Amino acid sequence: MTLFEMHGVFRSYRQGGVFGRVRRISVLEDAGLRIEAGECVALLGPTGSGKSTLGRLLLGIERPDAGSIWFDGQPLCDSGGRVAPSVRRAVQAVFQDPVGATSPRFTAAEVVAEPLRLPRAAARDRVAVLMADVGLEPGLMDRPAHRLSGGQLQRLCIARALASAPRLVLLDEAVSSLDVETQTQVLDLLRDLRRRAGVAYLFVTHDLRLVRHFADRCYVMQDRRPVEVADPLGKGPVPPVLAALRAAMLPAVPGLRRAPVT
Ligand SMILES: Nc1ncnc2c1ncn2[C@@H]1O[C@H](COP(=O)(O)OP(=O)(O)OP(=O)(O)O)[C@@H](O)[C@H]1O
Repeated sequence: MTLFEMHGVFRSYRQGGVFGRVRRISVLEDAGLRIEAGECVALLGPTGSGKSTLGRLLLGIERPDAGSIWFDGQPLCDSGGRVAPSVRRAVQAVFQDPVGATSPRFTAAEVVAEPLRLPRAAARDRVAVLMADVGLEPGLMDRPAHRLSGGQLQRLCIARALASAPRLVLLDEAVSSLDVETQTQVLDLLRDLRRRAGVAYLFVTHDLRLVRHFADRCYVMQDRRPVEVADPLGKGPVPPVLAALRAAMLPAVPGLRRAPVT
């Protein structure tokens, strides 16, 4: 079943002004993308290619200039541009910077409880379950969130995203700021949550290596639109942007000139 789809989407931004000439830059042109229920779809592309813009459209934070966006068979936004509260709960996001995404005034438990509309005692029980689900001990509940490690804080952001039982989670460079070991742990955790809860992901990344291990399907941003590629590290012709990303990959083992394409 198709959970999310966009068709013929255009998005541009006004740039310049004050002292410079005002112009519009076109970021997405005739963009289309589809995510099935429970599927993990990767979106690859170099910096500035429009990945986060597409993510904001998926969350309904921004609206397209033209085109249509659908969630669960219904338009994502109503005619007034509003996202229904039930859809808002069903589509969540985890971003690259967990420190920026959490208030320094909140304890770990308060961060996770934020989207829960429950009385305090019930919320605390639910938070304990959500924290356990992402591998955080109950002893961390009352610790100021900013005194957690980077990996713990990102797990906390995942627990908060899962608090409203979402059906689709945007992972916008969600593991990019983590060291390799923590990255693997968090990806394993996300894979496990997907298996248990049937959550779908849009996994936005620069990192080609992670895509093969984590995603079912992959799109790459080429000429202001996502283009689906069968196997981003496979043999055969690939879009030029993907060829450039592959050429820029660091060798897996220092001393090798290129990461082997297997
Ligand atoms: N609110 C905005 N106003 C003006 N320009 C914007 C705005 N948001 C994004 N842009 C521009 O749109 C283009 C695409 O940005 P976007 O953040 O979507 O790319 P990206 O692929 O996510 O990049 P990165 O990987 O660096 O995060 C960039 O040129 C950016 O400067």
